[in-house]
Amino acid sequence: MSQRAGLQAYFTSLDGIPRPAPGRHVLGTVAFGERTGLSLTGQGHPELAIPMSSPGFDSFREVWTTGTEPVSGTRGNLAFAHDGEYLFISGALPPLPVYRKTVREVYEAAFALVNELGYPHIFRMWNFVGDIIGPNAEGMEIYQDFVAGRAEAFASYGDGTGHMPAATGIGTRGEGISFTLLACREGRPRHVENQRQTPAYHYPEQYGPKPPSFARATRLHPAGAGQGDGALFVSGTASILGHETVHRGDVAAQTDVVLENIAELIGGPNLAAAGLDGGHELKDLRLVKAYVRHEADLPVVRERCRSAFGPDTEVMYMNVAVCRDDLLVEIEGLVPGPEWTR
Ligand SMILES: C=C(O[C@@H]1C=C(C(=O)O)C=C[C@H]1O)C(=O)O
Repeated sequence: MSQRAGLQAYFTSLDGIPRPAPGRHVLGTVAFGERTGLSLTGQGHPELAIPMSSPGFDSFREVWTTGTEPVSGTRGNLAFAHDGEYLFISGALPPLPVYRKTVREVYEAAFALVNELGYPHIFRMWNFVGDIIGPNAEGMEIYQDFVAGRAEAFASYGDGTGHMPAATGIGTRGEGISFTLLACREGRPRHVENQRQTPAYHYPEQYGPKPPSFARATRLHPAGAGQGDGALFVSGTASILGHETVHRGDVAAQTDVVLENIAELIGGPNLAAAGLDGGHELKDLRLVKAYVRHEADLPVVRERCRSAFGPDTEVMYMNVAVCRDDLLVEIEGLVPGPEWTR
């Protein structure tokens, strides 16, 4: 089977329309700006717009491309595109007094679409949660409310923790909840945990009625590739050791722990513990997003990211809340696979 030109992504300006390299086709985009919305663009691909940008921080578009012309569509709260190997789905919910039931219904609809279209392997999710640490109408933290509904949807999708993809669950500067997921047909995701952290799906009940449904990372073995190929998607990572927040109130120390956590996660010994070959360093990361809780903390976080990542690592900074009130910074990214060129 010829190696299908794989999935790739890049960051670009919000101005104008995405212009991928020759032979590449836009599968879907996420606009990290001031707008909120979900639609098929004039170019025919789904775009999720989320209010994430603010003065002094970044605004940008994340563009996912493939080597095959995709087919797109909408269904209820969902917009999607697929190319025969990769599927991009985005969904959006309006602000609600309580989210659990509607989150379960919309995520179940997304998982049903994953299976109906024939792309059963979800390998990365992003969950954008407005007012993430604020209270819902019943006084429960909105993140915990969201997590409970998502966990119930995941119960119908997979066989439990073996199917938890890498994910990010992060605040926005607006309201409502939206998400993007990436899934594949023939590729094989391998989910990875971090030996420094309790798997999120095993968090104790002190963090909420249901534990979060995600893995610390997912390596995607593209169809037809050998062992060790494929991108490594790194979940949003915070200053958590075991299941506890460390260095409350100290953004410098929290940033150091975040970077240490990611370095451990993507390193050879931790990947080997998951039965995977290879190993990477922080300088190998690309498409990094850094979420900074307090505006004044940006210089400290930026200085540490510049020191830790390589000159080829693009880092976008956003001033949004993280999923716990005592977390001051969170970082995500990916290590491209060999098929990633642009
Ligand atoms: C920071 C953490 O969780 C955050 C929330 C996630 C989610 O709920 O999908 C995924 C990764 C992070 O963005 C953590 O629990 O370590």
